[in-house]
Amino acid sequence: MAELGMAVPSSAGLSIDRVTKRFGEQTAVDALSLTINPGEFVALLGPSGCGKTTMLRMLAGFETVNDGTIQLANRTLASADIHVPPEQRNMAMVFQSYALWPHMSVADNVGYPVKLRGLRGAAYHQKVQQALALVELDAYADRMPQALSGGQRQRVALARCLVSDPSVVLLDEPLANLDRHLRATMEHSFRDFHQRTGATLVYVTHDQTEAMALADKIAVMKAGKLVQWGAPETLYRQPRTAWVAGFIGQGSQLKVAAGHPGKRLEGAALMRGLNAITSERTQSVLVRPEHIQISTQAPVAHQLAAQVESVIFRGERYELSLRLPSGETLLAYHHIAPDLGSQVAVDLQQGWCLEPEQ
Ligand SMILES: Nc1ncnc2c1ncn2[C@@H]1O[C@H](COP(=O)(O)OP(=O)(O)OP(=O)(O)O)[C@@H](O)[C@H]1O
Repeated sequence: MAELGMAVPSSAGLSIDRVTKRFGEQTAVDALSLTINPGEFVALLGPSGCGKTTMLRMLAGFETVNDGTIQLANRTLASADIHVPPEQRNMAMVFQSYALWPHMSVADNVGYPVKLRGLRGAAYHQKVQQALALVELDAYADRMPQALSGGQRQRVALARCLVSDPSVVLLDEPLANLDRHLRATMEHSFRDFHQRTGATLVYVTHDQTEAMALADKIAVMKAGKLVQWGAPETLYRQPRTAWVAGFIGQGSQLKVAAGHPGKRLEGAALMRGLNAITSERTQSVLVRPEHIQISTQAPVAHQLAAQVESVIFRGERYELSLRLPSGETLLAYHHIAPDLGSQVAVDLQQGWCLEPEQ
């Protein structure tokens, strides 16, 4: 950023304190609290209808708040009595649809927000050129939006939001309209964009792999409520409930007679706990596929026997669905494809004990 001579946006932290939004009888966002540090890349993640977009729109100022407060670097932007309008929040929003003006060139699209503020001449052109350089589109300044790919259009939208040096950039499912290959490329662009600008980014998505790949921290939402808030690794390794475990990454949930919620269960205790009688197996444990070892030999004393129910080729490995003696299914990876219906020996190396759902 500095070598491009553009002012580093003074990224600011956001404090969301028990924010609630109701639409008639329905509570779209329910007493949600989050503290977002300056320069952090945060994803709001959850299934359709959980309130992510509503939360983002309240941050932007497109929706009012019924209860709670939103603060940007100690300035109150929204509460039950205060509503700072969007244009006074020093935030920029990037939409799923890019929202570029079709009759304006790339450079004119990017420069529009600063032209509105009265910037003209050399200073204007320099600002536009720098914003385009940040998203590596300097060579496309004179093109019309129709002559760009979806990924390039999204980068124009990013440059346009950057040009006004926002403290916070809000992104609403910005990759939803792109194909899988382009999404992967754009994930790199977003990470790069974040590193170069140091802006605070709040990114809405329902795609957990996208959130995991991009964000420093993820807020997992369900029915308007925050269910877990943490780094991607923490959510993956230590999901709080069965619902979060099912939403983030792959894995199997088994009932065991061992362990305590919020604690790791080591292999030996996990295997003993699985062998207990059904009525004693009350603790739900998440077992990730990378913590399962499969052998096509006959099981020895401490191992479980499982039947191979399905085998899917995933390129670098096979994904197996195994049926355990308890009737539960187990997702495992293996480097060769065992025969369907054959028996394999299973070793579980560790599990994570989940809290009961509230
Ligand atoms: N303007 C509105 N009027 C009435 N209800 C609304 C309004 N906006 C959102 N809602 C409702 O609030 C809930 C949350 O919607 P929101 O768009 O925030 O969810 P989302 O998590 O972003 O979903 P998606 O991923 O499908 O966009 C939904 O049940 C939705 O129908």
